[in-house]
Amino acid sequence: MGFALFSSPFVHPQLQQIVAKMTLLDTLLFYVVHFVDKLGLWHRLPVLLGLAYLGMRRHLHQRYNLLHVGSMYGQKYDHQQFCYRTADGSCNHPFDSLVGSQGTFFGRNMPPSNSPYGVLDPHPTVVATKLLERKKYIDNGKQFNMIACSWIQFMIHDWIDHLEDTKQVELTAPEEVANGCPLKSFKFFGTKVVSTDSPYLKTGTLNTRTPWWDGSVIYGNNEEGMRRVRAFQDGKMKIAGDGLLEHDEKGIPISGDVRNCWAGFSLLQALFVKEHNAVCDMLKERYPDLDDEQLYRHARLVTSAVIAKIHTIDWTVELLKTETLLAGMRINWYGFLGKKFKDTFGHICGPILSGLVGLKKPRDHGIPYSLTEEFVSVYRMHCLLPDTLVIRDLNSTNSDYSDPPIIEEVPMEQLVGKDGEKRSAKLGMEQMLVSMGHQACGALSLWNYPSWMRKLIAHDVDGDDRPDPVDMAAMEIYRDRERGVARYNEFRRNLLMSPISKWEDLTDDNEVVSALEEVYGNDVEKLDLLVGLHAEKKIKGFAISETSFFIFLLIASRRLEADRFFTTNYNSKTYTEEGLEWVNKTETLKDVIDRHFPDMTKRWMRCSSAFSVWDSLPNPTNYIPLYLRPAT
Ligand code: HEM
Repeated sequence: MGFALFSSPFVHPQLQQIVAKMTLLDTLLFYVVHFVDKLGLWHRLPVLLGLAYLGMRRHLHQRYNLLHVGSMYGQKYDHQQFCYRTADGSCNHPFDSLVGSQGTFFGRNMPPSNSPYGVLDPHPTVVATKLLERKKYIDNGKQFNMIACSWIQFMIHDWIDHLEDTKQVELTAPEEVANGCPLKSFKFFGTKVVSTDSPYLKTGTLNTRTPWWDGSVIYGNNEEGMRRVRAFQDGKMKIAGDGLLEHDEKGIPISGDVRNCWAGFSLLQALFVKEHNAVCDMLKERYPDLDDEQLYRHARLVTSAVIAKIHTIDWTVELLKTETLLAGMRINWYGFLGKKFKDTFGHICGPILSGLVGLKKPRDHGIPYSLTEEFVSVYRMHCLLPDTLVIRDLNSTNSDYSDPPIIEEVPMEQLVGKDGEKRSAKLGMEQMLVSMGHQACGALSLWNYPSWMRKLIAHDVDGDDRPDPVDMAAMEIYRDRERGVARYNEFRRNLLMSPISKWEDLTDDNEVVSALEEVYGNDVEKLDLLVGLHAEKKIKGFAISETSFFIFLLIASRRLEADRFFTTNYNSKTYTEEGLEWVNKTETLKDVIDRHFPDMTKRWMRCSSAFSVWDSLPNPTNYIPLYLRPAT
């Protein structure tokens, strides 16, 4: 039912169409949110008001930005029998065994684009050359380091990857940019489009990874993958003598996901295999009767929860460094009443007061869980990758913990795939971690897309090199268009945000405005999503755009609240008493590093989080209670 009463020139016509479908309460909430947006105010509000705004926005997105793709065909199953994370992600949804399993459809946050522009308009290589390719490396300052960059790839490889078609697409650079393109022409597999059997969205694309937060990046996405990585003794997983991953006869790492790996990414895989094995040791000591299978299952649950928790209250807090988001992310895990209250009384007060983790039942807001096409698009963050990795000398006698001497800079191309594995084996885990900790990663802005990725040898699913290189920057533009992801302005309207009407609404930078005009003329509707996200003025403290953030706001909560193992089964019966305690006492990545390298952070890290540049100052003590603070 619509409330035409509220339609007004104050709201863009496409937004009015969405509002027309809202209930009265949601219409009112929308107008509050929209009014605050018009004033550009929410991130400047004191913490409590900022949280109220985000709560209203998240509610609206849960109602109007979740679209199911495909039908549900799974079976009912016995929850008691499947009290563990299965190899392929099946048997997690309360009554459909297949939801969230490997090979299911990507969902959507909005309908496929109704844009009139073709997939080559403007040509992806023109966009890549004139707007994306790095001119001079721009870094993220002290906020985010190379561990943070590797971490998000580690998460992406837990959650999403599109199934490819067998048919190839060829992109040939038009003459106007051909000389500036490392590849004048290149081929790649199109995205596989599959019929959905649903009258609403007739086709969709498939996720080859399990979308749950189940650690599949180390455990694999199916039975075969899981068997490859397990040692089948005391629940443990395979790990080499030097603490890094084992490799097969071709030199490809043995891990849950090995596609497009690089040294920093496989380092995190190895660190969390160590974590898994340490959980197994602890469980075996406390519960000597558990067999290999039981130890493995409990340790997987615990390690996946540790990863999810670090992402929620450590990585994201550094990515969105404001007091409001610090409070918001902690509320997602512990609830408004905080850790002490939850530790003492348990989860007794519902999602807001006691957090999403430990809810009595999973919540999917009527739409079965999946990750979405739009979520993939906002995570296109290859600009985080630098040109070289700066290696530090940990043995130098005059080394100062705040700035260990640099011994070499290794080009990133040499750290990808098998070559990268050899390189990191020579350096070792400790030197890699400390070096990555001390290096800022790239900023998500225009003209910062790594040039070396414009002639990248990508990998097959099994980690083997493909024969021919691809231009990743151009391919990413093509991918969003090919998958029907809305362009920037349509995307914003669908997310209940105000669209831009001129380039100056997007950026204050005149050079950017001229470049946008050169590529898109005056047509702001044509602007590609990836370009818009990178050009957008950032909120103070945010390493990503506000537009991306609103997708995160919805999906970050959904990954926790829709999962049986973070809700109904987040209990000592499923995790064991000691397993839950392990998750509870681990708050940050620093805690995990300290467990496996007791002296490392003491000696080399000054800052508060392992995701900020390690020589930066720790967060200052703030005596004002968190909820009473101003926004930043
Ligand atoms: C050296 C490191 C990396 C390499 C070599 C690499 C390479 C690739 C390649 C070849 C693809 C497939 C492109 C396609 O066929 O469409 C891809 C997809 C993607 N990458 Fe990376 N990547 C790296 C790091 C990262 C990082 C740091 C992020 C940060 C979030 C990231 C996010 C993504 C996303 C979101 C996709 C799309 C997945 C999909 O289409 O389902 N990658 N990457």
